[in-house]
Amino acid sequence: MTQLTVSQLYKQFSTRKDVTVALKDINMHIETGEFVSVVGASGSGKSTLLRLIAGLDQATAGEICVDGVRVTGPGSDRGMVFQSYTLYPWMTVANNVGFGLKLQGLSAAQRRQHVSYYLEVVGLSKFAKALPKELSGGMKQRVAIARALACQPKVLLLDEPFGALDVQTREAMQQFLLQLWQRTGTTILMITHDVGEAVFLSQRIYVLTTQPGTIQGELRIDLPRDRVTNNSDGRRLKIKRLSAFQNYTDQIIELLTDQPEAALLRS
Ligand SMILES: Nc1ncnc2c1ncn2[C@@H]1O[C@H](COP(=O)(O)OP(=O)(O)OP(=O)(O)O)[C@@H](O)[C@H]1O
Repeated sequence: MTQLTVSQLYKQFSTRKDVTVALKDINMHIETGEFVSVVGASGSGKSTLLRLIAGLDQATAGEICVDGVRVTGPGSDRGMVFQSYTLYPWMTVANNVGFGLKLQGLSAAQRRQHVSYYLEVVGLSKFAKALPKELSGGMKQRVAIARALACQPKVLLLDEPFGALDVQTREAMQQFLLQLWQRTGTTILMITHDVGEAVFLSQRIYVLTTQPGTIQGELRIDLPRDRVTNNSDGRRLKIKRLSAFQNYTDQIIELLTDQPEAALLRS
């Protein structure tokens, strides 16, 4: 079943001096339970697209629907995680995760139940009473993901969620997100400039061109679900070292080659 549709989306920004067409002719669909990424160079309109889907900004033309209902503003059917940490520094981890639930009007007992479940899902039950400053960057992003999931959104929107993390933590968080998606079955739309990250995590990838951001291509990623496999001599091999993985990243880089930033995208 299609959960999210984006139809003929067009967005321009007008300033006193000029007009920037950030997005043009964007048509997308995401099925229930699917993990889809949007990849593009800097300035291709990735953040703009996600902000429109989140309802944080209005499109100039076109339509976005979640389960057939037109998006007109923010809503609890869409959970959002940003690149930079957006936790409330004065609130404990548990209160951060439960914040949206309070707004939804859940009782204290219901909130406690949801919070403890989602802290367990992200592996941070022991840190319920900690303050964000006591956590590492990766842990903070896990709290942000738990907070978004706790409201049980239909679609989880991730805006470069690991962009601020060092390489090792980023890899660990990719593994974590993959397992979380497999466990919860949440529909996920992620934007990233990291082609390898998109191939590793996604079932399908949309590639955006730069200025205006248009869809240059769409690629279905058919790699083993557990993202590890056996090579010919029987050793377990991380999916990122498979030739099929490399072929997918090469195809995406090729779709991006007309753009000057393309060389920077290979990771
Ligand atoms: N509020 C705004 N006012 C004017 N122009 C904007 C605004 N927001 C975005 N733009 C322009 O729209 C285009 C797309 O920007 P956007 O931030 O969506 O790209 P992006 O792909 O997310 O880039 P990055 O990867 O660098 O974050 C850029 O040319 C940008 O300058």
